[in-house]
Amino acid sequence: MNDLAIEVTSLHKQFGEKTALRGIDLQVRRGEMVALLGASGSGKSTLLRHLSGLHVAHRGSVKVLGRELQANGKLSPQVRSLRAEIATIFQQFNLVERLPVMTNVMAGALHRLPLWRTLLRSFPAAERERAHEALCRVGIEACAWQRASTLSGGQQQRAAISRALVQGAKVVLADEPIASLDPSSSRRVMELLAAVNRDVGATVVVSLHQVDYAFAYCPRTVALRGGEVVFDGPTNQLSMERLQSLYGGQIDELFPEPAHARPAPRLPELDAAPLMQAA
Ligand SMILES: Nc1ncnc2c1ncn2[C@@H]1O[C@H](COP(=O)(O)OP(=O)(O)OP(=O)(O)O)[C@@H](O)[C@H]1O
Repeated sequence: MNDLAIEVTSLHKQFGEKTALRGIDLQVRRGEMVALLGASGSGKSTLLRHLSGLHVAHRGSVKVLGRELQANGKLSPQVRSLRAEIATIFQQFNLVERLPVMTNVMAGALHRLPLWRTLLRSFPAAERERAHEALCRVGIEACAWQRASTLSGGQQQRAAISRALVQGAKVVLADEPIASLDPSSSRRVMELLAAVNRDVGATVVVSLHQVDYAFAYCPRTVALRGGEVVFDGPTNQLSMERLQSLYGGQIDELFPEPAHARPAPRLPELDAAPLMQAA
């Protein structure tokens, strides 16, 4: 079996005159948890969107779990089946707001259900149980039958993580999932992503503005600037001097919180209870 969860080769993306990605090469092994770091406009979201096939590059290729997702400007015919293995968590708009949290979470199971069940939103008991377990695991089971729009930002992100658990995703791509959260909700969401990585073995790539959270939760960091990879290595090799040289005048963006609100730069003690295993 191919050891790589993600393989990006010479990826180049242009938006009109603007070059968003300049020949990105990146390999992520199965089971890694990687921070994608960079100041605003560095290309983090654009890269993540290519990894799930939401954007198509002008040149280069993306393989996920050893299978081609896109190459030379075309999505592969396998993209639908591959997307069943990939969960994407965005900063906002993760959920269908008018539907109950439970229905949103069970949507993670749609790829393994027949069409009639999808259309009628008729979920088998085993899937309901799985969704309930996932909601318990992220600690929002009490909100299961509330409309998604009534959840706080942090709860919405936790619901999105439970949907990824129900999906049984092998790759989780999180695009600035903590950008609009307070420090305590941010830590909770990052701990849950770390637990999904540790307990389920899912490969997690999470884009962040804040370097503190990369130190606390991600053993490896890939840093972007101007659509190029400018650092790729162990997060603990990112010294302040190195960050200064990578980000220059944009360094303040990487430390948006006062020092006392930052998480300690170490890997966290995680909950002992295991998460459900990927399907
Ligand atoms: N749909 C689009 N149309 C035109 N330009 C775009 C589009 N999406 C991204 N860009 C440009 O591509 C560059 C990279 O943007 P991207 O959103 O990937 O950066 P980012 O690192 O995720 O930034 P942020 O942290 O602010 O979300 C930026 O210059 C942005 O303006």
